[in-house]
Amino acid sequence: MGYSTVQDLLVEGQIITALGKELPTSTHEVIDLRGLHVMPGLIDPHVHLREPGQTHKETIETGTMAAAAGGFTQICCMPNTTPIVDERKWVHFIREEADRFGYATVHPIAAITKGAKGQEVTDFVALHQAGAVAFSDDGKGVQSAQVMRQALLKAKQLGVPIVVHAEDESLSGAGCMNAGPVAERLGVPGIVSSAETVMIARDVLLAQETGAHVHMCHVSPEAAVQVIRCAKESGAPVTAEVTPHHLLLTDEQVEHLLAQAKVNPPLRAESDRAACVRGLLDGTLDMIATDHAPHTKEEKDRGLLDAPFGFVGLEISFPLMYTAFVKSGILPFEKLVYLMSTAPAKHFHLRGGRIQLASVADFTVVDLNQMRRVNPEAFRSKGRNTPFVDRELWGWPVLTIHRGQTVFQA
Ligand SMILES: NC(=O)N[C@@H](CC(=O)O)C(=O)O
Ligand SMILES: [Zn+2]
Ligand SMILES: [Zn+2]
Repeated sequence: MGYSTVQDLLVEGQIITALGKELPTSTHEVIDLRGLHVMPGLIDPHVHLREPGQTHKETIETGTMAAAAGGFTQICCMPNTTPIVDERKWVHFIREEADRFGYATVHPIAAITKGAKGQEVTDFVALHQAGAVAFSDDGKGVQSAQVMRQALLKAKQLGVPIVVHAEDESLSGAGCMNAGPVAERLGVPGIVSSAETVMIARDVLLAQETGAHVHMCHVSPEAAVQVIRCAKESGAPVTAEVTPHHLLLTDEQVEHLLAQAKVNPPLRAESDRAACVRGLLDGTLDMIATDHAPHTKEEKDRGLLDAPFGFVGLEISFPLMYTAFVKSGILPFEKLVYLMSTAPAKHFHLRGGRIQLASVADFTVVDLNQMRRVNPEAFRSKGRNTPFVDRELWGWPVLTIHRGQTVFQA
């Protein structure tokens, strides 16, 4: 894929103006990156920045600082804020606020339905004009197939994806973790895999019928991976993302960590985790998303039944993926860069995802030989909620350049 070469890179203003061996250095500031790896700025298609309205959990400032520290130069943010991003003024607000701080480019995803209530489709044209790159009611599934179909027809006209949080509420009910032996031992209500898979199957059918691009969020059960694999074989316009936590953890974690391992969709069985890994390796799952979902300590301390779902992920996602899949020899480094930068750019129609001449100077430098343990106290994010505390990881970002400016340096 052409990333793995040793060369120099000349940045002037916001732009990469030369690439090659031994470029003249006399008139420019030189950063020596020998022994380190330069990648195109990482892109996260699924982040919760919590603004407007939930600034106790995260702000656009802290969320984009966390992005920069994790090597992300572009992120897409979800509209399940207070209020919901269902009017153009909020799309403008998010973009302007992100540009004011300048740590990363933020692409808002606007709500599919007004107030994310699942009933009345928002003004897609106005929201798209304001800068929304996709539409989602993430946090909730769109329960009505008719409403989803209407949304797909509108998205198709604009050429943007509908980003699906697949959850049938009649099946997920009051579940707080995966349905299975662990939930039974703990005596808590479980969430069956079909709560996710029936919605994925429904939306594959609607994508086939309407021709609209459907992107499946945070895929977790084996059956869902199989449905997406079949959909792709039949040529359906479907893409999918998977999170590091669904690739690396199972519901066994909930036994020890309780609400600290509570996420939606839930951590599932080992067979599901293994199926997600196979799906990633064979291209059924197109990209990695963090689903960075910050909550306060007080909220996460409410216990397994009452705590909110979600983990932070921006600051550890690359080292988690690098350590588990590249260092162990399962994935080539270039493939991981593809999954965390090139693929999200391609499917969400964003610039970037490649280091090339005349492109915006967005790139990330990682030290593949540096080992550090996950320490949430050092996060830029306001959220500390991660089940990966103390894990030994390699491949930490050491320098992030966004639009030609240093936005993070270790
Ligand atoms: N993933 C989560 O567990 N939580 C997300 C919502 C979501 O992504 O569905 C949140 O907004 O907290
Ligand atoms: Zn979701
Ligand atoms: Zn989410």
